[in-house]
Amino acid sequence: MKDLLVAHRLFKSYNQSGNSVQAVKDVSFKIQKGQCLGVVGESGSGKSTLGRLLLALEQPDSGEVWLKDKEIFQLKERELREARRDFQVVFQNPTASLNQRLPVWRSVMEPLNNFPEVCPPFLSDVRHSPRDTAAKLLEMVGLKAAHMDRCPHQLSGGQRQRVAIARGISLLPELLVCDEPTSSLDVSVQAQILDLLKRLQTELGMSYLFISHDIAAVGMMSDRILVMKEGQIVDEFMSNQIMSKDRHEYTRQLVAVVS
Ligand SMILES: Nc1ncnc2c1ncn2[C@@H]1O[C@H](COP(=O)(O)OP(=O)(O)OP(=O)(O)O)[C@@H](O)[C@H]1O
Repeated sequence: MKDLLVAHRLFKSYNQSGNSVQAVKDVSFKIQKGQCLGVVGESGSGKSTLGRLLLALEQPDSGEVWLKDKEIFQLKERELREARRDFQVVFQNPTASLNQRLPVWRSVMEPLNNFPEVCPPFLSDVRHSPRDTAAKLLEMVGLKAAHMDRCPHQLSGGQRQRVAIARGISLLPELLVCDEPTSSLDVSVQAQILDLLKRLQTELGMSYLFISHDIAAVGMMSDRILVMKEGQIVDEFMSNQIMSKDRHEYTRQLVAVVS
């Protein structure tokens, strides 16, 4: 299979009150086209930092990220803006990531408004009309046209996350980074959102980087799994090998918590 993304020897540290904290230490991996790569680890293990590096929201201290044939940290601002079409994100907290004062259809349209020339095949019959486009995207994530004109506070947490997902898929990105997409939701809603993300990935052929502290969720979503601890990858395996006796002690601890 073809590599969509290659991360090579990423390092990232932060200064915390004069002390250097190494959030990501020598991390390398590949994501193949159409694959879901899961990243699991406890709080503070460096998962979100890794996600932000892949999205070029932060610069690494050293290392490279190749998306298709481009090294994203070498891109000029205009080239990076262009490349952003290929990588989108769904964050943990849809309340923070959606503009509270905008009706949701306007939030859903933001990425497409930034890329007026983009028209994914599933929007070809509606792209001429912003409202029809938003309605179609909302329908794809299980919301109704009646939700369009509501503001985020008039929706449930699960519905808000569906809006964030509609926005995330709107450009048909090659890679969707999902950073703890269900952690802010009620347990009863979490499975529905995971099912939705999995269905969209299969239907639209996107690759995912799926970040979670919940190894059960990562196991359900991912083809391949990286386990992070203190900024490093300590284990890496195909998801059907999650129970194998070859698993790292730390992976076993994560599994034991949920089983
Ligand atoms: N902007 C920042 N400034 C200073 N330190 C940071 C910053 N972002 C992350 N860190 C530190 O880097 C380390 C890794 O944090 P990160 O958020 O990547 O971990 P995580 O595994 O995603 O945890 P969580 O699931 O709690 O978000 C932590 O020690 C954290 O305190």
